[in-house]
This record gives sequence, C-alpha cells and structure tokens, in this order.
Amino acid sequence: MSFRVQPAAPARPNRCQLFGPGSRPAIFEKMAASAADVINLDLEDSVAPDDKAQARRNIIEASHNVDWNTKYLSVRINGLDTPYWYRDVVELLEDGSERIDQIMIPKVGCAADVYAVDALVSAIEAAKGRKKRISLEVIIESAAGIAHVEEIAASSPRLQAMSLGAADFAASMGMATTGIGGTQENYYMLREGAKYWSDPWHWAQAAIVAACRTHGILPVDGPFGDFSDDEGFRAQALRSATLGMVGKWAIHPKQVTLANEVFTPSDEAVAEAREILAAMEKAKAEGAGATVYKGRLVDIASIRQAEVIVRQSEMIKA
Ligand SMILES: CC(=O)SCCNC(=O)CCNC(=O)[C@H](O)C(C)(C)COP(=O)(O)OP(=O)(O)OC[C@H]1O[C@@H](n2cnc3c(N)ncnc32)[C@H](O)[C@@H]1OP(=O)(O)O
Ligand SMILES: O=CC(=O)O
Ligand SMILES: [Mg+2]
Repeated sequence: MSFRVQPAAPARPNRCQLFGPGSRPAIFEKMAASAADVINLDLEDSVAPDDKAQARRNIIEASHNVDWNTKYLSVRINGLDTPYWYRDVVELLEDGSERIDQIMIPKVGCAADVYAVDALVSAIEAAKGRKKRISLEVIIESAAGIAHVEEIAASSPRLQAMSLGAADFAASMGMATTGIGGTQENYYMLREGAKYWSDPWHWAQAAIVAACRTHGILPVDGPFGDFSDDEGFRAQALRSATLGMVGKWAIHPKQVTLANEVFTPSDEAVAEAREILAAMEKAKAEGAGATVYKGRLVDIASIRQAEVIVRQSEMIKA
C-alpha cells in the first residue's frame, strides 16, 4: 500500500439505484416501496423540456409527503450546459424537505463542474440553515468525463458515488450503437470463423473503479436499457461486480431484484471468504504467511480480498 492509505467508500448499501421521471409522480410511492437501496428522481433526460418546472415541484412535494423510509434519496438535476440546473438546485434545497440526501450531476466533464454545484449547494445550505449535509453523485457519460475521471473523483468531499452512463457515453464517444449497455453485436473478435463477443464498456468501467477506489467513492454501473432481457442485465451486472462496482441502476422496477441479487455477496461466497480468513489465521499461528486452501495459494493478500466480501455482506445486513 502506498504511504497514502486508500480511503474507504461510504459504508451504505448501493446495490440498486431505481430511476423514475420527476414528471411521473404516480410512480413515486411505488419507487419508495421497492427494494432499491437508492431512489433517483429524475429532472434530466426522462423529463421533457416543457415539464421541467412541474417535475421540480412534484419532487419537492414528494420530498415532504412520500414516506421514503430508509431509501437514500437522490435527485438528478439537469446538466451544467442547460438553463435548468441552477433552478433545480435552488428550488430543491430551498423548498424541498430535509429528506433529500443527494444530488446527482449528469454529464460531468471536469472537476470544476462539481465545484460549481458544491458552491451553490453550500451557499443554500448555509442560507436556509439546512441540517443535513447534501451529498453528491456524478455520472461519467462523455469523452471529457472519462478523460478527467480521476480529477472528478477527487473533486469534492461531498462526492459519494460515480456511475457510468452508457447511453450518453456512447453518443459522446461516437460509438456506432443505439444499445444502452450490454453486448454490442458488432464488437467481436473472430477466430477460425467463430465470433467471440467482447465488452466495449470494460475499459471505462475499469477507469471509473480505479478513480473511485483511489478517492473513496462508490463505483456504480448505470442503465441497461433492454428491460425485457433479464439474462443480459444479469451478465452485465456480474461483470461490473467482478470489476469492483457496488451496484447498478434499474430503469424499470423488474431490474431491482436482479441488481440486488448480483450485488449481495452469496452465502457461498461469504462462507468461502470466512474459510480463507480462518485458514490464514491458522497459517499465521504457525508462523506462515502463505498456505493452501482447496488446492490453491492463499496468502496475506487473500485476507484483504476475503475481507472485501465479508465487509460488503455485513454492511448490507446491518
Ligand atoms: C439513459 C438514462 O438516463 S436512464 C435514467 C432516466 N430514465 C428513467 O428514469 C426512466 C425510468 N423508467 C420509466 O420511466 C418506465 O419504467 C418506462 C417508461 C421504461 C416503462 O414504464 P411503463 O410503460 O409504465 O412500464 P410497465 O407498464 O412495465 O410498468 C409496470 C409497473 O411498474 C410501474 N413502474 C414503471 N416504471 C417504474 C419505475 N421507474 N419505478 C417504479 N415503478 C415503475 C408502473 O407504474 C406499473 O405499475 P402497476 O403494475 O401498478 O400498473
Ligand atoms: O444517463 C445515463 C446514460 O446512460 O446516459
Ligand atoms: Mg445520460
């Protein structure tokens, strides 16, 4: 480990972030009753320009009237290149209840984007005497966002989470696809006439995870658009979890269970992690730093790997 010890990410479950348009208040109670850890009420791309003002009022009202129970409540504001974002922040924090936990900033391209929102949030919190400190999350969904991902991860002590937004990311990068996440038909390797599909999101996800882990931020996988394809969602989520992401968005309620399943360590995985920890305790007592578990090497690094799984499981159960 570097002399600079890696900071821990916020210790709260973030397995599934369920999205819903702020212009559709009829679904707010259903979102609150879902099994998602995080609720994202949207003012951005799922809300038509003419509905932006009403969507803000709907969300403000719901922050007072809906029982959000233990949900982490986040509101996605509009991008900093629009005329809407400052009113989103001002109205939400002047008129919205203390129940709002987080503001999500889309299409972040550099650290200064986060700084701008942080400054406005800080001023309103102080002016209104708000008690709960609002946290921030960002979406990496542009060429600039991924190019500056590390400075963005370091941008603000309010920053808790960072998601990959596959749809806008693909558009910004000029990728030849209209698919939102998952396998892309034309992204394959060819060997002896057989196609082997590769993962075009992998490099961006890995860059996000590295930036997040360096700065103690939760790395999250964004939307999977085809909500009739459960197996496709599961495969994408399993890849994300394997890379170190802690959760995934749901853009339809049927994706919530799938995300929760994938991002909750299984009983088998936790049992194996505990066995590895026990094997290493025994090795340590015998003066060894390495031993054999089920025919494979485990050593002191394995303790850290096993602890990731045990800690995640305990945090979710708490
Ligand atoms: C690329 C991005 O930026 S993604 C993030 C922004 N996008 C979003 O927020 C979109 C979120 N999702 C939605 O708006 C909707 O789920 C849609 C448009 C995809 C589909 O909506 P519908 O056609 O109503 O879906 P469907 O008929 O299958 O809904 C089934 C049930 O779930 C409810 N429902 C639909 N969406 C949601 C949701 N996001 N959260 C909670 N409940 C929902 C419906 O009201 C319906 O309830 P009912 O059985 O009591 O009648
Ligand atoms: O905002 C999300 C995306 O995929 O774009
Ligand atoms: Mg987007």
